[in-house]
Amino acid sequence: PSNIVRRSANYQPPIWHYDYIQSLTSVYTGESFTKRIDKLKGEVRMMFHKVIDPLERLELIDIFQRLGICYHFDDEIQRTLEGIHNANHGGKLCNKGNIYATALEFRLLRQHGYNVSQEIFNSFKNEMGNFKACLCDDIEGMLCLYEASFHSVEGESILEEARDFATKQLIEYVKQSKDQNITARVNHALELPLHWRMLRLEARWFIDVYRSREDMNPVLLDLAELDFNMVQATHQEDLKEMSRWWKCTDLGGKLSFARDRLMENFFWTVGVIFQTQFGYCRRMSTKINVLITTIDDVYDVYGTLDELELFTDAVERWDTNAMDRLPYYMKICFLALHNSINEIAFDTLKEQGFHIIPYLRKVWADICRSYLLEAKWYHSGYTPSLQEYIQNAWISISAPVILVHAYFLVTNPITKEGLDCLEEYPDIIRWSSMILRLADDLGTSKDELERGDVPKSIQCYMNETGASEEDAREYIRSLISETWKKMNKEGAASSPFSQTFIEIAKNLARMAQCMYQHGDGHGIEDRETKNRVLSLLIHPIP
Ligand SMILES: CC1(C)[C@@H]2CC[C@@]1(C)[C@@H](OP(=O)([O-])OP(=O)([O-])[O-])C2
Ligand SMILES: [Mg+2]
Ligand SMILES: [Mg+2]
Ligand SMILES: [Mg+2]
Ligand SMILES: [Mg+2]
Ligand SMILES: [Mg+2]
Repeated sequence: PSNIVRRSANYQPPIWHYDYIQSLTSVYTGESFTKRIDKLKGEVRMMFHKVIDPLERLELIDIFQRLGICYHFDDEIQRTLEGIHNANHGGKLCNKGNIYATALEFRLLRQHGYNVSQEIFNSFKNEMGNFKACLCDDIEGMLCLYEASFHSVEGESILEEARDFATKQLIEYVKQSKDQNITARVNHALELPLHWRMLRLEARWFIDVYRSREDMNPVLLDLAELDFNMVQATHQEDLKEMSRWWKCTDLGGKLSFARDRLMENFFWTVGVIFQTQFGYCRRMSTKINVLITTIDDVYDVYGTLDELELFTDAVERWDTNAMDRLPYYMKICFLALHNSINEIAFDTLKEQGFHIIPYLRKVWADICRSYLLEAKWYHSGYTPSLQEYIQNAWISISAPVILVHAYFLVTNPITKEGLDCLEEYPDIIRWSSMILRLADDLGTSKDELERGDVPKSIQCYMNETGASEEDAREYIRSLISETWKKMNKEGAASSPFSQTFIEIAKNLARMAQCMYQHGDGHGIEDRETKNRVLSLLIHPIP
């Protein structure tokens, strides 16, 4: 019927054109570079073993991590931290009285799953229970204390105080702006703590910082630069392959009301899992992301309620016979979804003998039902309470879809135990999803509401409490911080999921905070996200 009024989001066409993407090449491929990087890894490994002092070792581990090359030295790092942890068990602290060393040790041990007590910071407090004022003269120590405090779990008040104390000192330091290198590092930390940062972006940034340090080790710098460029070369091949697939579907053309963001949807996968051996996961996750982006716009922008009911029913039935009643644009969308997901299920059935379609169709039915509820709220002008909104929106933000697929894309062997844990969404997925949702609302809700969309967390909170928009945004940011404490508790130790999968869930949250750091980094392509894509995927380090 022609009297249907359809909204438009007025999305701009993609700035990354197909021919440009296909033209990308990198010299950093082939046997010669593999030989070169193996030699450099050997030299760095020997250098690491020559370092005896525990603090120096910790500092080197921290540098490996920030340079993005720690994954080459997992064994050395694990053994070193195990040794330090056991030494501490004897009760003696190897860094008594030194806030920098204590905070560094605390952060690295917590990060690697050791449950170090926050009490070790008590020795830095005065008789009134406050952190000693003299500590603020040690700016490296303040930076370290700040970064360490983001590894807290719920109820750790000493770490809360540490974060507030260190933040205050860091802000004070910037005001006096003494040393511009340190000021740059302090501002970087205040912008986003290390624990919340997207790994590849942090590596790219820190390689430049490390290069200008007077204690820079040229072998280590060479390894970091070469590794970055070789990883980039692999990512470019993944990107080009998915760009060919996306063009072949012509979904960008057929569903022109939806976001056409192949590059950004690939970029998300680089934030989620960058190591070269997980190319299949990046490629399939790109398909998942573009399908989510498109279907999200079917529900948010284009579909009428009647049509959305039909589409939701078709996904729930997961049956091509349900396509007959769908309008053409939904037929195309449904069949692209059905084909892509069944193909992933075929790969798993062939490789591992597990029939996973029941798991995959469930998460797609869940998200479409959550989309439909939001559409009904929008069309009826209903504003839910924040609680009611979030109950549905941690599903509609798509993290459960992304993460359940990622589980199958990186887990070999898949275990019965792991599958059982996927029956109900595990907490690690819930916390990652909460952060993605809250960060997304902070970044996208302004434009969404202008074009017409369901009220988002900020608006629900304002409606419920009468708070101003700024106070509501502050509250949503505090929820992100609180959710990270829950996520920090989800160590790999007590979990049926691999460390790889736990990191994927954390990286999705990190990617969300990165993407929405300066507004809608997904929808608006030509600002920070463009520069980030250029530095991570296009330009090698010279
Ligand atoms: C990858 C994503 C996080 C997922 C699909 C595109 C996104 C950037 C976001 O899109 P958005 O329209 O903001 O989601 P929602 O607010 O409509 O749920 C939801
Ligand atoms: Mg389009
Ligand atoms: Mg949307
Ligand atoms: Mg939506
Ligand atoms: Mg949004
Ligand atoms: Mg160089």
